[in-house]
Amino acid sequence: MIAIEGLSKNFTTANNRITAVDDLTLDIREGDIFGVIGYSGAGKSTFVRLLNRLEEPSDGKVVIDNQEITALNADDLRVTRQEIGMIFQHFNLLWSRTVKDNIAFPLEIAGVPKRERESRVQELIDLVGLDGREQAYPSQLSGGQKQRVGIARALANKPKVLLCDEATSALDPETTNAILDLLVGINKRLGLTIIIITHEMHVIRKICKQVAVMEAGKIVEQGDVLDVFLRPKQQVTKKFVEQVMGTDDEDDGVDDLAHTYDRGKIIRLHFVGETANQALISQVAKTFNIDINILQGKITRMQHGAYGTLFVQMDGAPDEMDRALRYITDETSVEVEVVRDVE
Ligand SMILES: Nc1ncnc2c1ncn2[C@@H]1O[C@H](COP(=O)(O)OP(=O)(O)OP(=O)(O)O)[C@@H](O)[C@H]1O
Repeated sequence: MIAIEGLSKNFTTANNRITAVDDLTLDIREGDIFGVIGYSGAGKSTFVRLLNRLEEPSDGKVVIDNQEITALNADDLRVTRQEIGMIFQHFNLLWSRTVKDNIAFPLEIAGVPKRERESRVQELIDLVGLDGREQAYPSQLSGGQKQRVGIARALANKPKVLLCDEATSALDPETTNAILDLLVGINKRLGLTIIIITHEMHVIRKICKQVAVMEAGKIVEQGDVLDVFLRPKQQVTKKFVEQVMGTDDEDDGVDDLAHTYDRGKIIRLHFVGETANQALISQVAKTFNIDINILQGKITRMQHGAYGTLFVQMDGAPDEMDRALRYITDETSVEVEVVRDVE
């Protein structure tokens, strides 16, 4: 759906030359919610603005839905931009226009007749949950409501792609979650491809399927969100995973707990995906003649399943414990690691 090849952007200032985006190559599938995460200055905003040519690339190619964006002349670009919606951290609304007129604005530019415009605006107001606020001005809205207007406006011309540049960074956690839920709903309902730029791993965890990690203009790690959470390779990725999961140092407490047991095995269970942790523990304890004590755990829910680690102490006859471990390894998606074996 989106093919990015060798994309670069250099900025030249009075005494400096900065490569904000450095030779990026990336494919994004149709209908995905794709996250790009990085710290401030990594080049995320520049990258996303290159996709609709709000920034002109220094080099490289962007193809969206078989159309080479980077090859379009100004007139064609104006038309094609209607297929690429965008929302911003600070909403970028027109302050002198009402909610309704903000949403109608891109339709006016596209030359949509008045009657059609009005019914489309009403549809969009319903879609983003702004019923009753049509005549309000942006200054009379909460942050979450302003972003809802931003989303409705971005969707006005029925784009194929929605670009979100730190769209929830100015919002409190509760409003962030509501806006992220709205984006997931829109993705499901309209099949829209969404690209999200953020510095918050929580955002990636909650709604993305795929993630790319950016550092110094490059993508340093990329993959399925669950895989990246489970096996972060780069230091920068580990730091982002820690935002959600805490640090490994926090696992040290397990040693103290484990030492209170002088028998059995201490086991680390990695949950990746579908398996519901509670159900698995009780099922294993019922099926096999063993005891399981939960020592410590961190499980987080993601868009596509649960992810996390649970430390347990298992006790029973050695061959029964082996059978239970083999069952977990062979029959579930949970990964098993024996941390300590007290014979
Ligand atoms: N118009 C510009 N002129 C000169 N340098 C720029 C320009 N825009 C961005 N840069 C530089 O490019 C680099 C990447 O900036 P960019 O805004 O893309 O990063 P970011 O990851 O989005 O960070 P932030 O979230 O802080 O905006 C930075 O070093 C920035 O100073």
